[in-house]
Amino acid sequence: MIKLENVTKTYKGDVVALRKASADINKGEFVFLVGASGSGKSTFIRLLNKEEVPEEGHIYVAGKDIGQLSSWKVPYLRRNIGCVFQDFKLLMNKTVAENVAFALEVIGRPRHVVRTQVPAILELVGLKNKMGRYPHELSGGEQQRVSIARAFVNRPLILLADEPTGNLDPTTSVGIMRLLDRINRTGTTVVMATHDRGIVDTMRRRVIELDRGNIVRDQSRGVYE
Ligand SMILES: Nc1ncnc2c1ncn2[C@@H]1O[C@H](COP(=O)(O)OP(=O)(O)OP(=O)(O)O)[C@@H](O)[C@H]1O
Repeated sequence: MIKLENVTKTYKGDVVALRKASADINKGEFVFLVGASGSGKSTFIRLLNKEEVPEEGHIYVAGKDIGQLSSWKVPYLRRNIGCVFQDFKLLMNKTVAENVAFALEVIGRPRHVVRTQVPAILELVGLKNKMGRYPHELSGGEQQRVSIARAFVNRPLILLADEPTGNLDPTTSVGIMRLLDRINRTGTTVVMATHDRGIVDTMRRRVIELDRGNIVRDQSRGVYE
């Protein structure tokens, strides 16, 4: 589903964020990216949806070399990839339902699809009773559920999550991880960057560890360190 071949990404100022990284992630896998701050986890994630472009190497997503994609095709790549962030990135002037609906509207889904899919996904994330609320009326955990609903409403092949529990307390984080686990069990490939040792050690999924841009460990049913 995702393949990196000798991928190197250098930022301005000669910061090597990723160095000759190779990894092969199969459909339906759940992969944790771990490593110290600045080790390259977010860069790894941003390369997968072509927010960043590597200087060297190849990245394949769903069988396609994304380096070969012309810019007008990038939105089509991104339809296959849902993204969840630490800071939720919800639209504050839209309700819960409108935030989720917007993700379908921008890709041109017909109104009847939006009308059925939005309540269905909000039911899945346990927020059907808060469809009309605005983000500021929700807890952090609830806001993250909305952002997961938005990322998943289009049933992408891949879900990328960059520290999705970074702003949440441990109990709320467990709920979010249950949800991501459930989404993964539908066959969605999940790649999640995290600093949360407890989550990684509890879930025992594949762990890719980065250290100053190098993949230093790739372990199935791994632990944080
Ligand atoms: N847009 C950018 N321009 C310049 N340097 C950058 C940029 N983004 C990241 N870097 C640098 O690249 C390196 C890797 O950063 P990255 O954000 O991928 O690490 P990370 O493991 O996700 O860190 P954190 O856990 O703190 O989020 C760091 O040295 C960082 O300072």
